[in-house]
Amino acid sequence: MRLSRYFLPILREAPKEAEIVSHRLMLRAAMIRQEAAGIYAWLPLGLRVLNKISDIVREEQNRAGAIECLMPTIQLADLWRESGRYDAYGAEMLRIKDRHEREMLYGPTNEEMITEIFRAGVRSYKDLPKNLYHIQWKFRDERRPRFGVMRSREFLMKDAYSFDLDAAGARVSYNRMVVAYLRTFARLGMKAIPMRADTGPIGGDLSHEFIILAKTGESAVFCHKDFLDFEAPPADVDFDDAGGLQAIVDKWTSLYAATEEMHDEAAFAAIPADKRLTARGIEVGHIFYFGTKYSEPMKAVVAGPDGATVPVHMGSYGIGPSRVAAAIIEASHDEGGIIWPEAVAPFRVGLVNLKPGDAACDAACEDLYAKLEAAGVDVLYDDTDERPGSKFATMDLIGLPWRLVVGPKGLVNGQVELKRRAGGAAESLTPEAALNAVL
Ligand SMILES: Nc1ncnc2c1ncn2[C@@H]1O[C@H](COS(=O)(=O)NC(=O)[C@@H](N)CS)[C@@H](O)[C@H]1O
Repeated sequence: MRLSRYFLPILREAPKEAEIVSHRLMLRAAMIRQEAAGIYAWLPLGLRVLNKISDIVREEQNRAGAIECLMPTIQLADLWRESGRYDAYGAEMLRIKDRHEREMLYGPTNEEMITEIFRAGVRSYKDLPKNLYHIQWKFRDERRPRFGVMRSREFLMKDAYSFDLDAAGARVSYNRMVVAYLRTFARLGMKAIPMRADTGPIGGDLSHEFIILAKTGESAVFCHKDFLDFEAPPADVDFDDAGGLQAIVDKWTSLYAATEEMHDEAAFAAIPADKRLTARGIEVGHIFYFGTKYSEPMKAVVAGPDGATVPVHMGSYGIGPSRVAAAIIEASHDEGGIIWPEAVAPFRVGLVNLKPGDAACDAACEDLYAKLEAAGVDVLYDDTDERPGSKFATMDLIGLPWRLVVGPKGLVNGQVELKRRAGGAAESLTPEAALNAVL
């Protein structure tokens, strides 16, 4: 992509209302723009990151056997009356009326709707287990949306829903999602720790939040330090091996880890002092088992092995890709700006022409640009006539993994300059060597 043709309205200063670093940097790097309180437009650079995060979430849901669908954002109020949550959900629900005065709502979550879809499509226990998910925008009329997209009113969520014959089967589905989440956050370059959590308006009696540690996290968290050395399960983990899955979950839930709401000071004190970690955390995922809470009132039943109809046992599993984009920045930035993990960077290479109009620089840049594009490497080519200092500041701000600089002096010696954003000094090398380093 040539920067001269892109849309990247960088801000030199962050608006004063931006209190946390990710909010400041996302605004300044032209990733998002606020359109109303808690409601954001995702500008081109931010959307590339959001899509990369969503693609990784999708790949790991699919690997775990979940099946993607797409439910609407607008739902009928009557559907929520069936579960009894329409009134209970409270002021966070955006209630609307259509032209026929029909009561509708902008979905904050989809337990009722997926249960309705399931009950219309499944009859027998032989069709179980099932896990259906989608990646869809949600609306929650938070009283105090703040911190940019970290706690916004409209936000993107992957929400998956599992259906099993009984609690034992539902536990296996729950464990599949724990393993999928551990893999997902590891691929996103984050260290996420599952912590026993409160179930809140979703309900049920088994729930874990996936928390990443970050200095500006909204909540205080308490956990055993050994978690920091745990490796995520491998890509070839067997999602049909219930015993193996349980062993992984046992390992990841055996050590102490609790959010503020669930913290047990005595249990924490029982951990050796040098192994106690108190930190701030950001909730990037939240999973729940809630049995027949929705299937009972909504009559989502299947014929069991003995022929009797039974309500299915369900769980729901959420990740917030829009919050994850901010959380990654909280965990990975420096004074110059964002430092994207390679897996989610909007572009892999920032190609900087120090002297557009200089024949040698233009030719070298065009050659490098063409070769990188041909190799399938996402390149943002700064071909503008901004001053060099401004070009370097922009590349540091938007946090691309590699910066490749072409200048007249270097070219005289057949050299270009390559610098990895995540630390490391700039090095001079031939264009060929630079290409090989970033491929
Ligand atoms: N206001 C918000 N802004 C940004 N992300 C949010 C917001 N509220 C929730 N999320 C994200 O969505 C995830 C799931 O939200 S949740 O309420 O915990 N769970 C559910 O809604 C369940 N239906 C899971 S499918 C959270 O872990 C968080 O990553």
